[in-house]
Amino acid sequence: MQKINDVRDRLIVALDVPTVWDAYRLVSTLGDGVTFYKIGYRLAFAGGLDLARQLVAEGKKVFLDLKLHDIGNTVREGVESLTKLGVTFLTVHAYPQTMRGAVEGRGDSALKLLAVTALTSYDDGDLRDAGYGLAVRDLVRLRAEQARSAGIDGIVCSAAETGIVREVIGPDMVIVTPGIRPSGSAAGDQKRTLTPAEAIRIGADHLVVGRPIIRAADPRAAAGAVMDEIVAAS
Ligand SMILES: O=c1ccn([C@@H]2O[C@H](COP(=O)(O)O)[C@@H](O)[C@H]2O)c(=O)[nH]1
Repeated sequence: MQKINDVRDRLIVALDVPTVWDAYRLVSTLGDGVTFYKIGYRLAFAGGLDLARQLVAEGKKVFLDLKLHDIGNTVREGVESLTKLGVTFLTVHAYPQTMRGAVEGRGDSALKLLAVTALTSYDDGDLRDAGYGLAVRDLVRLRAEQARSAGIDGIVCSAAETGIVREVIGPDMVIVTPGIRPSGSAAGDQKRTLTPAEAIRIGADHLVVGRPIIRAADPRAAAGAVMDEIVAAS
């Protein structure tokens, strides 16, 4: 996969806001310093797909975080539709059938598929509660192996697992890490967190940051501080 040309693309700001209007206001506040945005459930279910198209038309990169998971045929058809949006990344859950369906749906389009291994709000106890017999690191490793075999383009995991994931997937697939917390910021529901500098030093390609930027009193300054950390650690 093409390597990152612009260091600004390493930061992906999660547009976890209720309306397209709020999203636009945030994008305009953040300005040219932020080039990559993530659209998740909240916004996707409130006009976010049109916004994705619009942001792409304005030269921004978009990560559509829909975490698709269904029977293979349905995933294939859904992904096929989403290839038309021009977004850069789309997430699916890292289940083998789901990933194979997604890869078929992506075809030879420019869309890059990311497999979500174990949500960063989960620890070993949460996985046990959900019926899994594996610790987080073991599940992440297994799913990274399966993603690679399925032909997926990248992995979503905590930055703390970057080392084991890179070992499994090799140099070409991307590693995208949510659960990033600048020192002093609240973890909220995230359980597997690293700071921006730690994540970059350990080898993460892209860092996803939501609340520490979008809920900051000055989001532009907060994004600038994360970017400074990224640049210094790169
Ligand atoms: O394992 C995952 C997968 C996706 N996310 C998403 O990333 C952002 C993180 O937001 P913060 O406010 O910085 O916690 C959010 O949109 C999640 O849906 C994740 O956190 N973990």
